[in-house]
Amino acid sequence: MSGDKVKVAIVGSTGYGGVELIRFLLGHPEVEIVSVISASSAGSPISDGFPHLTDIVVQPLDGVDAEQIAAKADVVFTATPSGVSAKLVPDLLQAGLKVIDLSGDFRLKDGAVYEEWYKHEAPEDNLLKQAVYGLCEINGDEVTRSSGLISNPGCYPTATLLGLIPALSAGWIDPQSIIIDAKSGVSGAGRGTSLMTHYGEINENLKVYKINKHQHIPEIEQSLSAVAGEQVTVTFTTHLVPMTRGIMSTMYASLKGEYTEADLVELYQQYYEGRKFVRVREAGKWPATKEVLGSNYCDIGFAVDPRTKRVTIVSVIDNVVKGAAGQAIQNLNIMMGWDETTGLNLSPVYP
Ligand SMILES: NC(=O)C1=CN([C@@H]2O[C@H](COP(=O)(O)OP(=O)(O)OC[C@H]3O[C@@H](n4cnc5c(N)ncnc54)[C@H](OP(=O)(O)O)[C@@H]3O)[C@@H](O)[C@H]2O)C=CC1
Ligand SMILES: CC(=O)N[C@@H](CCC(=O)OP(=O)(O)O)C(=O)O
Repeated sequence: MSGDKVKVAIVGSTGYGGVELIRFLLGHPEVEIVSVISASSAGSPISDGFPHLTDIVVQPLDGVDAEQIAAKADVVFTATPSGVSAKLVPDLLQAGLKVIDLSGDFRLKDGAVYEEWYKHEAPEDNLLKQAVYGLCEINGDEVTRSSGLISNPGCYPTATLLGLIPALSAGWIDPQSIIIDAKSGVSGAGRGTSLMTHYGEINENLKVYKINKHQHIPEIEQSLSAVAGEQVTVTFTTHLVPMTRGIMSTMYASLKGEYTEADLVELYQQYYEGRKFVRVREAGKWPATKEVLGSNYCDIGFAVDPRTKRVTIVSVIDNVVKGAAGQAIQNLNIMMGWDETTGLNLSPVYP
């Protein structure tokens, strides 16, 4: 890498993940955005589709060409749909770029499992092996300067895994008892229009979707199994709620001892000590999505029911930030050896 600032490009800059990358990267002191890229609108200013970027991003959108991107940039974020990233990333790596991919294409280590859940042809095995799964607070130490391809975790898995892993790794919960009830705002589905997120369909409505079929199930199970040292299966149900941003993952598991809420708070505070972006609520207090809106925080709270000996863990994130663009920048920071919070120190937007 050369020059003072690291030069970054964004493929998929005209999507929700892409414009959020732009918002944070514009304020990042170590980074210069050298190319914003679109497959469908190359040559136009991004403000044509996103007037909020008028006079802020003035360079026209570039087309998708790996060699041209590599001629300008050191690192490229691919905020592109699953299936698209799988085809694009090999060329970007071949051109000598470091890649941080926001899609689900490189998160699963087993190509057959990917094909079963994503219904696309899997990327080559060597790329799946090479990709580092960048769930920063859990395995950020695997992200290094020599990482070529970082696979940014999914939005639901980020909220869910940050909520479950400390208790699972301490052996406090039964790995086979986990039920996850998750809810997302509509921006999780991207900018494309669909009946699912159409105003008349989602306003004043609550929808359950992809029961037992969600593509994040194998991603969650892959990480939980690695921590538990056994194959873990979960019940995972997703809901769409009439709000723009935010994920709440409410998780239930059987406790393996007489642990109290105060014990859990202490365990989680110790586990996440020094990690700014995970905030543990004191006993009896639970987070709400608005308390992390527009920020890279993940807030976690607990309730223990002594009658059922089950714990309820509530974890909230902003899906577009900690669930996508924010965590992708956190991964860039870790990869470059910068403080992981660089460029991400925005407080949540409230109200
Ligand atoms: N939204 C969210 O909360 C989260 C999203 N993700 C993942 O991040 C990725 C981006 O999501 P999101 O921004 O919401 O999606 P959007 O649908 O909002 O945007 C997708 C972008 O990909 C671009 N694109 C589509 N086809 C191609 C192609 N063939 N070549 C290059 N670019 C293409 C589109 O723009 P154009 O046509 O202009 O090129 C568009 O900018 C997805 O994989 C998604 O699953 C992950 C976690 C959370
Ligand atoms: C609300 C909503 O529709 N959310 C999307 C999140 C998908 C996503 O982010 O996709 P990958 O992580 O698989 O790339 C969904 O549930 O499919």
